[in-house]
Formats: sequence, structure tokens, C-alpha cells
Amino acid sequence: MARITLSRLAHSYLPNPADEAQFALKEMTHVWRDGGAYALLGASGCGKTTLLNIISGLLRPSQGRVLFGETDVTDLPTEARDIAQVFQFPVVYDTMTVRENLAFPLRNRGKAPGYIAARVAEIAAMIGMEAVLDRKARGLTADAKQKISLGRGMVREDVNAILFDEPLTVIDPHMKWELRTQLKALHRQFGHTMIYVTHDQTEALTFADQVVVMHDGRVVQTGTPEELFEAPAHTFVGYFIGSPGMNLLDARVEGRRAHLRGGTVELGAAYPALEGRVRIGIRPEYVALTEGPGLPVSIRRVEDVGRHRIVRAELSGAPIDIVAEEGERLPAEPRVVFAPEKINVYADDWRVEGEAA
Ligand SMILES: Nc1ncnc2c1ncn2[C@@H]1O[C@H](COP(=O)(O)OP(=O)(O)OP(=O)(O)O)[C@@H](O)[C@H]1O
Repeated sequence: MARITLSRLAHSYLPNPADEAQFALKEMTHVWRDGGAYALLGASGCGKTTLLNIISGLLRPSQGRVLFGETDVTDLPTEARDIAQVFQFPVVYDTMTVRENLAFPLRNRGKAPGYIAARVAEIAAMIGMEAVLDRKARGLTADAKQKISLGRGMVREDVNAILFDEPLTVIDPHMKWELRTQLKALHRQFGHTMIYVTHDQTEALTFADQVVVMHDGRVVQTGTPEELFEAPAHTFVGYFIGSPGMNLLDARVEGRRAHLRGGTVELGAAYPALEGRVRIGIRPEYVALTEGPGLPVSIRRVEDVGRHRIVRAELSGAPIDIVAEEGERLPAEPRVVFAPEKINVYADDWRVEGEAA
């Protein structure tokens, strides 16, 4: 296992990039802690696969270094990096049995038969395939084959890291949750450094201790699921994490107050004079509907999503989402109030830290 350091890394698929826009990965320095369970989360095309391929050695970065522990591996091929990889689609040997597939990475490294048998049994139990160990992989469903790929990715104990690239895409929805839980248990048990690429926030938040959010070729925030929810460092994180995402409202901020088009709200902290486009961010969960004092809104639509309702409304022409309790009565002349300590302030999309009183 190893700590992975990306030092001043950047990548462009063009031989002579003219400007920053032509870099799929903008310059970044990032450390993945030894033994950490990370999710790499972002929308399609933001650079997740590019970053993962640079870590695994499938791609050489146009700039910067990759270190495993203290060793510079930038110029080492994948085989020399001692990593396991699980891809979006199954990579299995059809003519081998499930058992042989799982044992393959261990046999390849000359492990003792007793050790291989024990380890294969353990992994087979984890992926729920004990009953089919002696069946040929050919003829199994895509779902089952991907479980073998996952098992094979995890069978070695002595890897520097395990990299997963959207590994649950072909897995049946009800099985996804189970496999994610098992992956997490395996991480607790063996402490491998794991990097799990996904564009699905539920997958990221349930798997990882630390979620690395990428947007437009940059890491915009690394944090626990709670940090990403409570204090998104960038408006993209606010919008991408949460369902629905964070409300963003244009504002003029003066000290502990934000002046919006619909009125003024108190903030939980004091802010210096801000430049650029200033907005406040408030999660729909922290907006309350009231009949008492507050900012007037007009309700456009109410969506029942089971445990609660999502109220889609407008505040002086700007859309605002509100999470309301299931039995909550909607006021005839609705107004909203925000929990001041839950308001984040953004200048040109980046969060500004306020000064608590
Ligand atoms: N081989 C390539 N040649 C040229 N451009 C590429 C290549 N691979 C990716 N890109 C571009 O680099 C950017 C980042 O792509 P990448 O596949 O890393 O994103 P991603 O976040 O993994 O997306 P997805 O979730 O769709 O796989 C995109 O603009 C993509 O079009």
C-alpha cells in the first residue's frame, strides 16, 4: 500500500496545447493518503478517467510527477506499479472457471496453493459466488462477470492501490448497494488505498471517507460527505451534491447581512467586501416555509418524493427549492426563512470563509 502524490500534474491530449482550455487536467497537486477510501466524483468529461489512467500508468501526463510513497513512478508502466484495476465493463477469461479467474493474479505471482485457496474462498464469499466457483465464466451474465472482475481486483493483499472506474455500471440496481457495502467492509478489513471513480453522488458518498470532486479538469474540493454537504467549496459542489442541489441567489453582502432581490437576510458570520459575482448558497433542507416574517415566494410546483416533499418556488424571479415535511401545510401566502448559520457565501463561484462573531 502506498500514499500517492500527484505533483504539479497536468495533462493535455494535444501535443502543443495553446492555452489552459486545451488541458483535460489543469495543473494540480494532490495527495491520496495511504489506506484512504476515496471517491473521485464529477460530471461526464471532467477528467476523472484521465486522472485515473495517469495514476495507473495507462497514460503519461504531459506535465508533473506521480509518486507512490517516495518512489517516482511517472515513467513506469502499469505492470510495474503494483496496482489492481476494475473497469466499467468486465474483464474476465471466458475459458477459465470462476475460481481460476479469481486465483489468476495470485498464481501469476507464485503464491502458495494453500494461501490462494483460502483467499479465493474469502473473496468468493464477499461477492456471493461460492456456489458457482467451478463454472466456466463463459455463459455467466454481465452482472456476474463484473462481480468476478471486482473479486479479482481485490484478491491481492499486497497492491499499492485499487482503482475502480465506474465499476457498478452493469450491476443490477439492488445488487449495487450490497457490493458497495462489501467494498467498504473490505477496505476496513485490509486498509487498501482505494480510488473509486463515479459520476453518481450516492455511490461516492456511501463508499468513500473522502470525496474528491472534479469540475472542468480541476479538483474543486476534497472532503467528507458532511463537509461537501455543509460547506461546498465551489458552487459546482453545492449544485452537484444533494438532491435537489444547493440554492444559489445573487446577493450584495455587507458584514453579517446579504441583500437579495427579495429582501435582506442575516448571515451566520461577518464577511469582508467581496469582488466579482457574489451569491449566497442555502441548501433546500435549510429553507423553511412560513406565514410569519420572511421573504415572499410563489410556489410553482410540489413534488412528493416519499419521505419529504420538494417545493419548487420563485423568490423575486429566481428559482428556489425548499424541502418540506410530508404532512407540512403549505401557507396561503408563503414566505421563506433561512437558517443563518447554514448560509454559505460565494464570490465568483468560490466559497468565502466568514468571520464568526
Ligand atoms: N484519448 C483522448 N483524446 C482526446 N481527448 C480525450 C481523450 N480522452 C478523453 N479526452 C477528453 O478529455 C476530457 C476528459 O475526459 P475523461 O474521459 O477523463 O472524463 P471523465 O470525467 O472520465 O468522463 P466520463 O465520465 O464520461 O468517462 C474530455 O473533454 C474528453 O473529451
